[in-house]
Amino acid sequence: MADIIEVDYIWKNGELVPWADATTHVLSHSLHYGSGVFEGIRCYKSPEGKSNVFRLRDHMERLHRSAKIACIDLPYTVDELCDATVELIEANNLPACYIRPIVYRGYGVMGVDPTGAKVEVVIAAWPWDSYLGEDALENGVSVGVSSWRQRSINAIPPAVKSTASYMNSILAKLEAKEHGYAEAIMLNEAGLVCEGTGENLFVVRDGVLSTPPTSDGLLEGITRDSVLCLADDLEIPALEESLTRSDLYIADEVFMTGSAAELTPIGSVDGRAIGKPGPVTRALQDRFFDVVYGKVEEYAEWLTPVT
Ligand SMILES: CCC[C@H](NCc1c(COP(=O)(O)O)cnc(C)c1O)C(=O)O
Repeated sequence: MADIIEVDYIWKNGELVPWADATTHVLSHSLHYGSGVFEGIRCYKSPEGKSNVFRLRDHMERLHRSAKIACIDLPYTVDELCDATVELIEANNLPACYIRPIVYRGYGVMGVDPTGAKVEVVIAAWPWDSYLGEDALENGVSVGVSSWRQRSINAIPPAVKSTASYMNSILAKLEAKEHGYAEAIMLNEAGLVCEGTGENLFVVRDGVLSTPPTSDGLLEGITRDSVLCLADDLEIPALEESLTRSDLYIADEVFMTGSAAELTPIGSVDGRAIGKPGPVTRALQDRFFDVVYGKVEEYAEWLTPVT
């Protein structure tokens, strides 16, 4: 079932093209070998009608880091990509949307060596509500620990948000679905808790917030970083520390964070009940949405207004 709500334009290599014309050759290098990098970003419309892209610059800076690690020569600056995103949102009249920039190697070579393949740069945006289900933010979701381990940090570097990484996530996601879960949690090769298929992970125990360190092989999430800042604001003690599978089972609260998932509470792990979203999760959710809706002046720098 397609979950994409089509809009008028997509930004491709410097210009706005009609949605249906934003195509690519079937012999694009990235289609065959996963040699692309991408981002996921949200634009929020506040109840008062103000629209802002959340941490747009941070995402485009991470896109540049991913391209550097992947040896892809990204031909647009962070400023140009930010301006293109605002132009795209305004051209489509999308006050609230999910934004997907992708940089990929296109047509030109078919060997594994990508040298000579054209670099394509695309930014798409479309309306996309709750990623893990319509009442996921309110009531939480059930998750299972996957039999698939998150890729080793020496296999695909976790700092690169690459299309290739998501074969791992797809296998874990389909396995979770098969077992009746909304999402999977992946351990790393050492058996420590890493992250979801598209999210970072937090636990709360005795009022202390913990999240695994990036050295455990997870993507350095921008929402994860935001939550750590907000926890500091709210004087919630927070640690970046490795977690074991059983830490999930005995936690008072567990939630996942991501641009798509936002702050999604977890109600159970492998059938062990965690319970309803707790006070720390709720406080951070409330603060997060106050920030993205432009109600917290000290975080204005995280917001890029669109008209
Ligand atoms: C389909 C999901 C793609 C993408 N996932 C983002 C993501 C995150 C959270 O990172 P951030 O907070 O910077 O978004 C963590 N870990 C993984 C593997 C991710 O794919 C997203 O847009 O949330």
